Amino acid sequence: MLHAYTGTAVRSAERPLLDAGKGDALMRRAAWGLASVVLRELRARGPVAGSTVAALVGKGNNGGDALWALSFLRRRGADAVAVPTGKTMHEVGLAALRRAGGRVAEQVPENATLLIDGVLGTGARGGWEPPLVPEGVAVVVACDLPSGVDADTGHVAGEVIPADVTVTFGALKTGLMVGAGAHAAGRVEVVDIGLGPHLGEPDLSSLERDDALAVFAPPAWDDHKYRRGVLGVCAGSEQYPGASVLVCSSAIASGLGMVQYAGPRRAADLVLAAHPEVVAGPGVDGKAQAWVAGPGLGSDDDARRRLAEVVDACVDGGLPLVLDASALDLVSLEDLGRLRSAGCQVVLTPHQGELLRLAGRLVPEMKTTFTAVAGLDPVAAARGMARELAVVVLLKGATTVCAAPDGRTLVQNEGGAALATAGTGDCLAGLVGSALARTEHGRPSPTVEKAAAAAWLHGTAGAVAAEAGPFGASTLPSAVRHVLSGR
Ligand SMILES: NC(=O)C1=CN([C@@H]2O[C@H](COP(=O)(O)OP(=O)(O)OC[C@H]3O[C@@H](n4cnc5c(N)ncnc54)[C@H](O)[C@@H]3O)[C@@H](O)[C@H]2O)[C@@H](O)CC1
Repeated sequence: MLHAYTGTAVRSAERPLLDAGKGDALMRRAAWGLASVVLRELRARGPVAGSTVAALVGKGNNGGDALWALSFLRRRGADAVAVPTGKTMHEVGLAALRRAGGRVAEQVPENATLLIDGVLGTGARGGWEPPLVPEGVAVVVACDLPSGVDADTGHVAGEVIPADVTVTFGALKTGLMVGAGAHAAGRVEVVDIGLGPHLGEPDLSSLERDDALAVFAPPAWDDHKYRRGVLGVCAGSEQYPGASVLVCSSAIASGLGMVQYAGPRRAADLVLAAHPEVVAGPGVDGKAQAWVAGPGLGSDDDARRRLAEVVDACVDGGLPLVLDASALDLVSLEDLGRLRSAGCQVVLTPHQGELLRLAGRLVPEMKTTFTAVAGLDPVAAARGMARELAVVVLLKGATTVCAAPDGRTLVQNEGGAALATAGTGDCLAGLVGSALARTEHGRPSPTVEKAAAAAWLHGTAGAVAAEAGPFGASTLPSAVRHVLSGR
């Protein structure tokens, strides 16, 4: 599991060390970490001696890191060129560069093969206008974070030079894990500068492969179908029958004991044609150990009645429930209260638009706050909604944010924009349901971690599917099987 801290938290952690007069030592350590990554990138492309490395240098400590790194690179034979973006540069860093024989230029030299972005770090306020990067630059390495990325949120206010690698200091930053910041950062490498004892609790985390696969573990040797998990699916309608197939297919592909489908004839027939192993019927009676409700349900009286039946079944049995799509527009505060009182694990899976509609209906006094933060800070939006409704919220988007009512948050970035196609959300709902329905054999995972594991599996399957070209949602279940077969 990866853990990230806000830029603000990292700056606070630095404070005692700076007060103790260790600022220069910290900077040199950070800069040496940066230079080491640059050396590796250069060596992968040819000899270091004779190569040209340029750095865009801002006036703060981020520029200071870049200047020190250039001085180390110069001593290994590279032509090291500082390009200031303001009127001043970090004095000690500049002196180090000059002592090493580096130089200062007004523009990035045309023959530079590698560019260090050392303009803005955790002290950035708002955006900037990057210069044109010469075409010969083969690699961009960001110092601490790509300039212009908000280290606390991942929001990019203006422009950014997309990095191939970001070398970040002290700890992984939240801004490198979320949205545009994560996209601009490229591969992220963390350089330890000794902040560990001062860091405290992480702001958020991200599941890695093994964490997610532990949730979707293969069956134990003596499992039977009821012990592996039975998922109830209340999805699809006469108008939108296909959603039922997508939810069931992805759940089956993730390896469950049984899928039970509750819905109208037409949708049930489609489900059975695709998966004769599904137990289908009009109502919710059965052995389901968790339910997914919502995809393709519609908004008519029948949809309301069907959702009410599922909520009742979950309340009666204390069963976990995933509410997705149409169910997000139908569920009431009273439903959520009953589910909470019955001890049900509840996961809501909105995208941004659904989250704002949910806020408008269920927490109208917070609508303005949610509208303000939804686009800029999806972590704050998901956390706010999880806290207000006391349920786990999985907010879909370029970064999937899973937040628990106590603020614990996981973010996943595995998928790409290829997943932005109709029906993939239905597949995700099936995977979240599967994660909740499964019997746990080892350490029990918190609900928010199960939701994040489903997001990991969904995103990774999306990446696998995209390798073969553009795809539709019905391709995802086979990619889910492929991902799980590789464990
Ligand atoms: N303080 C230390 O000892 C350490 C600092 N570190 C580095 O220091 C960075 C933080 O340094 P600073 O606090 O100096 O902050 P930055 O270097 O991120 O930027 C601050 C400077 O940029 C200006 N600025 C802010 N926003 C701007 C904008 N939108 N356009 C133009 N100029 C803008 C500010 O007025 C200030 O002069 C970290 O990101 C990291 O790279 C690391 O070396 C670790 C140790």
